[in-house]
This record gives sequence, structure tokens and C-alpha cells, in this order.
Amino acid sequence: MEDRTDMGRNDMLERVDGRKSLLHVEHLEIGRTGAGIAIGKGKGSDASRKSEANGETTRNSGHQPLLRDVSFTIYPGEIVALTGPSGCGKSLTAHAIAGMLEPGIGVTKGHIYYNGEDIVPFHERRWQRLRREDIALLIQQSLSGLNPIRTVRTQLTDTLRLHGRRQMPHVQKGAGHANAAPSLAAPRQAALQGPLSRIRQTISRVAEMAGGRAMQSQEAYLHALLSKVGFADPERILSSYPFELSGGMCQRVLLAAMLSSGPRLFIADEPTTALDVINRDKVLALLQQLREDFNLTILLISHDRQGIGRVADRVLEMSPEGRMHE
Ligand SMILES: Nc1ncnc2c1ncn2[C@@H]1O[C@H](COP(=O)(O)OP(=O)(O)OP(=O)(O)O)[C@@H](O)[C@H]1O
Repeated sequence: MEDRTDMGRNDMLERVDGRKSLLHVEHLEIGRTGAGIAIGKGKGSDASRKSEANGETTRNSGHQPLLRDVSFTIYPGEIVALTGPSGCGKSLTAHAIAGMLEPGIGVTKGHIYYNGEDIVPFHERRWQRLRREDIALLIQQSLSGLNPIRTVRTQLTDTLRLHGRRQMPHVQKGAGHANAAPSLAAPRQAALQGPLSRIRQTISRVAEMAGGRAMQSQEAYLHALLSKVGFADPERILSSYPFELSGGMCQRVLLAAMLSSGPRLFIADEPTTALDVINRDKVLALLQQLREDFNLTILLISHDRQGIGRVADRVLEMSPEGRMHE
């Protein structure tokens, strides 16, 4: 593996061959910050997080860091596997990249550059935007995120609405305007009644058709998405409830949900843990395919060395003390 430990920051962000990194983690340390600890500024505030990130102050509340000095770089289009013994800090690293560390746990030192920008000091709203548009994190507990009493169609449609990025236009709203004619004086209103109502009817019809088209294109998008994650009969899956599907199928529905927002960086934390060997192989092969289809960069966290050896371009190994250099 290439040793970049003594390269400067600029070298790390931009390789000699000119390829810019998508993600560059630099001397990351994560620790218990303690609930409510504030260093002269509000807890979690932009300023206090920035000062931590710059190494000016740390909010480590006297405990040993949970991981320290983790540095690695990922370039666009790569599948990079992150592995290491249980408890070394793989999941914490993934959560830190997605801005989803639990309260009381925080980045106490180091930087996370996404697309050249240090995202550690981001405030919650920017993190939300990043998660909506750029970084998707599939975690071990995600499967429980599928609602057992709602169909896959309803849940995927909700996800599309939430992410907004590929949301179909709200033409129904526009239809409302057709009925919101400005109020006119009574005689003129009577005189215009005929033409106005004809215009209203026409606009309503157009809006209805457009609404239908939006629905159709949303349906087409959901079908295409489910085909991409390997379902031969997307309609059956869309009409199913999660309890009618196998674990492997639910996993692929989740993948579809996460991909629907069009992320650039997809982090999958142990995506195959709960699966049997056949489904495990399917999911790994699928990740490779999705990289091509969706132009994804993938950080794959896994204990399954055999599996990651087959799909990853590079394997990063964390030490038991939570340290790592490439
Ligand atoms: N919310 C938390 N509060 C306190 N300690 C935590 C928290 N989350 C994780 N840790 C600790 O941080 C360390 C790293 O945990 P992490 O889950 O990142 O390990 P991991 O490498 O992903 O392990 P595994 O492979 O078993 O999932 C562990 O010692 C864990 O106990």
C-alpha cells in the first residue's frame, strides 16, 4: 500500500497525477466530549467545533480518545474498504464523516475534508444538506428503519419527497392556482363567467395531465431504481410490505432508498453482516455495479476480508488502538 504519511496536506488533497480527493481524513481523533461541555462558546457551536478542528482546543473530557490519528484519502470512483478488529473505531469514523456522532461524542482533533472543504466545523444545517445531497451512510441498524406496516412504494416515495433532489414536480399545487381566480366586480365577473370557466377547465385538465405525468415519471424512477438494485419485478416489491421480503431484499430496498438522493459518497457500515453467504455476495457485487451506474465512491466497512478483497480497490486497516495510516 502506498505510504503517504509524510506527504503535506496539499499533496494529500491533490495527487501528483492531478486527481483531487473526494474525502481526506487527517489525523482524526474522536473522543467523549461530555454532555454540555463548553469551551467559552456554545456546545457544538460552529466556533467551538472549528477551534477543536484546528487543534487549538480539544473538548476531550479527560478520557482516552476512542480513536486517534486516523488518516486516509479516498479518490472519486474508488471502492475503499475499512477493516480492523471489533471496537477499533470503524463505525465512529463513518459516523464522523457523515456528521452523525452521538451527543457526548465528538471530533476532538483533526480534519475531514470533503471535496476540499473541512466539514468538521459545519453546523447542523450544512450537515443536513451534505447528507441530503452528497454523503449517504448505511448503518448496521438501518434495516430497522424500514417501517413494517408501510409498503415499499410508500416508503420510497416518502424518501424521494424528503430528499427533494429527484423529487417529481408538485404539479398538484399548481392546479390550485387554476381555481384561485382574482376576484372581479360582479357584472364583469358574470360577463367573463363563460370564458373564465373554460380557461379554468383547460388549466385544470393540463394540470391533471401534468400531475399524471409526474406520477408516471416518479413510478418509472422507482421502477428503474429497484431494477438497478437487482429486482427483476420492481412492481411486486413496490407493493410489498417489508415483512413480506427476505433480509437480503430489505437490504436492497434500503440501498435503493439511499441511492434515490443521488449521493456521491456512499458509506456502507457492515452492509452484509446480517446476510447469508449468497446474499452477501449479491450485495457486494451490487455495490460494484452501483459504483458504475451511479458514479459512486464507496467506503465499505466490513469484517468480511474475503468479500472486501474481491470488491475493494484498496483496503485500509485500523489498529486495535484506533490508529491508522495508509
Ligand atoms: N456512543 C458511544 N459512547 C461511548 N463509547 C462509544 C460510543 N460509540 C462507540 N464507542 C466506543 O468507541 C470504540 C469504537 O467503537 P466503534 O463502534 O467505532 O468500533 P468498530 O470498529 O466499528 O467495532 P465493530 O467492528 O464491532 O462494529 C469502542 O470502544 C466503543 O465502545
